[in-house]
Amino acid sequence: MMVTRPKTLYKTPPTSRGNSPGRTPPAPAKNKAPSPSRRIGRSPARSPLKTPQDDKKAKSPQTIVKPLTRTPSKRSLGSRGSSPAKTPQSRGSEYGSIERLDETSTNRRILSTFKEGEDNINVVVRVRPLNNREARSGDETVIQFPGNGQILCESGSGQKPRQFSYNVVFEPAATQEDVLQFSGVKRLIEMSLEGFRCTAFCYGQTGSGKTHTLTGPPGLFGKKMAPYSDQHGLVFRSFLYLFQLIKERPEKHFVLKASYLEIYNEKVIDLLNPGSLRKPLAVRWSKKARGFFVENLFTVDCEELDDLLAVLEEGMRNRSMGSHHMNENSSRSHTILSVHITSEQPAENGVFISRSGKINFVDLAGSEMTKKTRSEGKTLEEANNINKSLMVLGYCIASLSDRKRKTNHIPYRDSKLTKLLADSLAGNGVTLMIACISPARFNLAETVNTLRYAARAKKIRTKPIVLMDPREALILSLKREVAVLQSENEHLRSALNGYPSSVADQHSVERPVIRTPPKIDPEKLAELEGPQLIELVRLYISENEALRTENEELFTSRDALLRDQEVVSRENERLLKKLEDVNSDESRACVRSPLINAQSAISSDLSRYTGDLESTANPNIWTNPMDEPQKDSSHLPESIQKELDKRMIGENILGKVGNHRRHNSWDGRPGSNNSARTKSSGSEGGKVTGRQSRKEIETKSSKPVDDGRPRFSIGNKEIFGSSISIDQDDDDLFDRN
Ligand SMILES: Nc1ncnc2c1ncn2[C@@H]1O[C@H](COP(=O)(O)OP(=O)(O)OP(=O)(O)O)[C@@H](O)[C@H]1O
Repeated sequence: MMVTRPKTLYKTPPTSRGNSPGRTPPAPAKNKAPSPSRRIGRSPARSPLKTPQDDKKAKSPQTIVKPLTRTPSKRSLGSRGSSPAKTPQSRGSEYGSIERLDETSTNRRILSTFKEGEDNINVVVRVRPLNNREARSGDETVIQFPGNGQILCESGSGQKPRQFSYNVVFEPAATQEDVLQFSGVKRLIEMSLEGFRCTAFCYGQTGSGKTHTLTGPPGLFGKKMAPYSDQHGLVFRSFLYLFQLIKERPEKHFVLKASYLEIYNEKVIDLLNPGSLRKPLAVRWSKKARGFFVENLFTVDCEELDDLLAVLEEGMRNRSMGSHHMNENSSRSHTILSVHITSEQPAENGVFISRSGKINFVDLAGSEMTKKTRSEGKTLEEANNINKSLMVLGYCIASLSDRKRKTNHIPYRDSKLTKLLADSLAGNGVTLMIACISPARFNLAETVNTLRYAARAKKIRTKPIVLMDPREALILSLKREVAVLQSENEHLRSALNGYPSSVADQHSVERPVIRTPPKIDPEKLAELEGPQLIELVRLYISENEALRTENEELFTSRDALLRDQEVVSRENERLLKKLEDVNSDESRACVRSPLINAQSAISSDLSRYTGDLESTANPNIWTNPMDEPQKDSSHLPESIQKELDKRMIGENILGKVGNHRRHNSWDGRPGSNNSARTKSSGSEGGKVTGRQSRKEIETKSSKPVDDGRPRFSIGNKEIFGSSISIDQDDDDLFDRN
C-alpha cells in the first residue's frame, strides 16, 4: 500500500476503522463489497479533533480586517438513504479531475439545479514575517496595513505607495488558526458538503509562505510530527472542521474520497501511488464531463479523519522538494489535494437526492527569479517549468478578469496546471485565492507582482452550481413546483370559502381533474426503465400544468373579489361622509340623532369618524340625549332613510367579517323595556332584526349606564355611550325583513 501513516500518530480503535489507506492494500480493497450503510466520521472522537486550537478561543487578529461576510449556505434536509456504491481505491475514474460543466449538456449526471448566482473569486493576502536571513541582512518592511482589507506597498524612491484591497489581509502576526477562521475557507468546506466544487489555492513567490499556510512549516510531517501542533496549516484544520461538520449531521450519509497529485516539470504524478516509479499520468478531456481529468489517478476512500490525514501525510512525503538560495525547503511542483464528498439527502415525497461536492487544496510552486534563487541544473529546469506554468496561469487570470477579453480564447490548454484549474478559475466552482507575500524590500518586485495578480483574480467571477443527476433534479423541481402550487391553491380556496357561495360561484370555472402521480420508492428510482421514467415525468408535468391552470383561475377569482370589496368599501365611505354631513347639520340645530352611531363593520376608518364627531361637538361636554329634544324617526329626512337602506350593500361581507352585533347601552338594563319590546316583536332570545333594532335606535335615546357589558371604545372613547359587543348569532342584524 502506497499510503501509509505512522501508527503512533492518529490512533483509532480498531473496531471503528474502515478502509484506511494506511492498512489495506489497494487491490483487495477494490474487490471489497460495497458497504452502503457504513458511515464516515462516526468513529469515537479522536484526538486530533481535540487539538489545543479547539480549546483556545480564536484570537481576533489585529491583522484582519473585513472578514468575509457571506452567509453560510443553506443547509439541506438531513438524509439517509441508499448510499452510492463504493468504489474503494478506484482507478481510471474521473475523480481527481477538475470537471468542467456545461448546463446545456445533455450528458447524464450534469445538470445544474441550485445556483448561488455569480461569485467573485475571494482573495485574501497573507504577509509572512521577515525571515532570519532578511532580518540578519537588515532588510526592512515595505508593506503597511491601513486596515479595511487594504495593503500599502512602497513603490520606489519618493513615490506614493501603491494601494491594493482584498477581502482579508493577514498581517505577519496572524496565526494558522486565524487563517482558518477568517480566510473564508470554512465557507468553502460547508459548500463542498452541499455539493459545490470548491478550491483554495496559494499563490506567491518562492519562500513567501504558501506551503507554510497550507500545510505548516517544514518537518511537521516528518517522523516526529506533533499531532497537536499550533503550526498545522489550513489543510489539517480544514479536515478537522470537515469532520466536525459531518459529525453534526448524523442523519446524512457522506462518502469521502481523496486524491493527491503534483505537477512536476509539466508531468502529473500521483502522490498516493509513487510505487509506479512516478510514472506520469495523462490529462485528458472528458466529453461527458466537459472538462479535463487525470487518467488513472488513485482515489482513496476516507471513512475517518485519520484516513484523510494519512492521505495528507503520504502526499507531503512524496512531493518533490528542493533547496535553493531563497528557500531551503522549496516545493518544486504544484500540488492538488482533492476531497470528493458525496452526500444523500431526502427531498420531498420520499425522493432522495445525491450530491457530489469537492474541495481542492492547491499549493502552487513559487515563482522564482533564478538570479536570486541561484538555481542551476535540475533546480533551474524546475524553476523554468514552474515559471512557465505560472505565466500561463497569469494569462488566464488576466483574460478572465478582463471582461472584454473574457469572451476571447483563454489559454487553459497551454499548461497542465491551467487545464486542471480551469473549472476553479472560471467554471461553476467557488474559489479562494490566498496570495502569500514577503514584507522585505529585497522581494519588492515579486511582492508587487503577486499583489497585482491577486487584484486581478479578485475580478474573476464564477458561477457556483450544484451538480445533480438530471432525472433526480427534474423530479425534484417538478415536485417542488407542485407543492408550491398546491399550497397556493389551498390558500386561495380557503379565501374563496370565506365569501358567500354566490360570489365564489360567480368566479369559479370548471377545472381539470388533477391526477397525482404515484409515490416513488427512492430505492427503486435508479432501477426504473426509460419508459417508466418518461411516464413518471409525464405525470408530474400534467399534474403541474393542471395545478397551474387552477392556480391562475383562483387568482383571477380572488382579484375579482378584491375589486368587489373595493367598490363596497368606497360606497361605504361615501355614505359615512353623507351621514356626517347630515349630523353636522343636525348638531347645528342642537339635535343629535343616535343614528350617527351607526358604523359599518367594513369601514376601517372609525377613528376618522370619531375624530369628526369630536370636531362637531365639544368632547369634554357630554350631552344626555334624553335631555335633548327627541326627533322621531318619522321626522328623519327621506334622503337619510334612503342612505340607511342603501347601507345594506355590504351585508354579505359583514355577515362574514365578524358578526358584530351592536348593543345599545340600554339593552338589558334593569327597568329597560328593550327586551320586552324585542320579545313582543317576535324575536328570539333578544335577537332583533336590523329593521327592528334600527327602529328602536331611532325611537329610543341612549343613556350611559354601567350595565356590566364590555364597552367598545375607540381611542379610549366610547362611541356615544353605546357599547358594542360581539354576538355570534347576529346574521340578521341588517335583515330588511
Ligand atoms: N507566516 C509565517 N510565519 C512563520 N514562518 C513562516 C510563515 N510563512 C512562511 N514561513 C517560513 O518561511 C519559510 C518558507 O516558507 P514556505 O516554504 O512555506 O514558502 P513557499 O512559498 O511555499 O515557498 P516555495 O514556493 O519555494 O515552496 C518556511 O520556513 C516557513 O516556515
